[in-house]
Amino acid sequence: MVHDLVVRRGGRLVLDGISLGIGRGSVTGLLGPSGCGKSTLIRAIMGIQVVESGRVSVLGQPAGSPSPRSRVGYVTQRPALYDDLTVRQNLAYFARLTGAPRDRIDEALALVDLGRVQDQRTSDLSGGQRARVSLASALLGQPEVLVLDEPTVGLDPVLRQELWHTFRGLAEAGTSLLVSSHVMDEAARCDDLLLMRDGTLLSSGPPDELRARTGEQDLEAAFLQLATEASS
Ligand SMILES: Nc1ncnc2c1ncn2[C@@H]1O[C@H](COP(=O)(O)OP(=O)(O)OP(=O)(O)O)[C@@H](O)[C@H]1O
Repeated sequence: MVHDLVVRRGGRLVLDGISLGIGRGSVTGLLGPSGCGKSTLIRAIMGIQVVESGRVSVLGQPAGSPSPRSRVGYVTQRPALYDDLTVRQNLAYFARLTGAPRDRIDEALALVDLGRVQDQRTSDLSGGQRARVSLASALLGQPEVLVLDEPTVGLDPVLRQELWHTFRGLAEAGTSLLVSSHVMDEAARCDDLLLMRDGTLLSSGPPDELRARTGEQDLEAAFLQLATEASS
């Protein structure tokens, strides 16, 4: 839950009074052009961003509190993996760091469908496989909330589709996902959409609600219409 959040970075207003909520067991897409403040909002939700004013809580606790932290998984834009270790060794390392039981490694590998490459060195993986190793490391702790900052950036359409399939499976199993993207064609895959522009939220709600509100079937056209209305 985010209430009236204001963030300034380098003296610039980057988030200008954002309020939103995220549904449980669903995929919420955070969409907007590059530089609109998506990563900053995600950092605030993870409790690692200095905020000027407003409130952010996750699972009923203030963002960044120790207790929800283990229940919240976070995948940043740059996967932090050890290239000289195998996939399994990377996950074993993160399991040790986070105190996750070792048998959880097999479950996480299965969830992201990487069992077959578990003994390959991470340096030899494709971009999509690397993204999924990073996702698997966030799944080790069986998080209730999973926050992913542009997980599909730089991936080809087939890999993107596979990753979205994984997200859907996780949501169906009860995880709440917040997924940021600047690619509007990913919007239709979400249960709820948060559309951002210049540090403000243009709209929030299911894709169909956005279509009905704007009279546009195409979500990119709907976004453009809202952006035009907001600046006029
Ligand atoms: N450390 C910083 N100091 C000052 N300004 C910053 C800093 N980091 C980001 N910004 C500015 O804050 C704004 C929002 O950045 P943010 O990274 O949140 O956007 P974004 O929507 O996630 O972009 P992208 O899709 O490119 O990752 C941008 O205008 C950026 O220039």
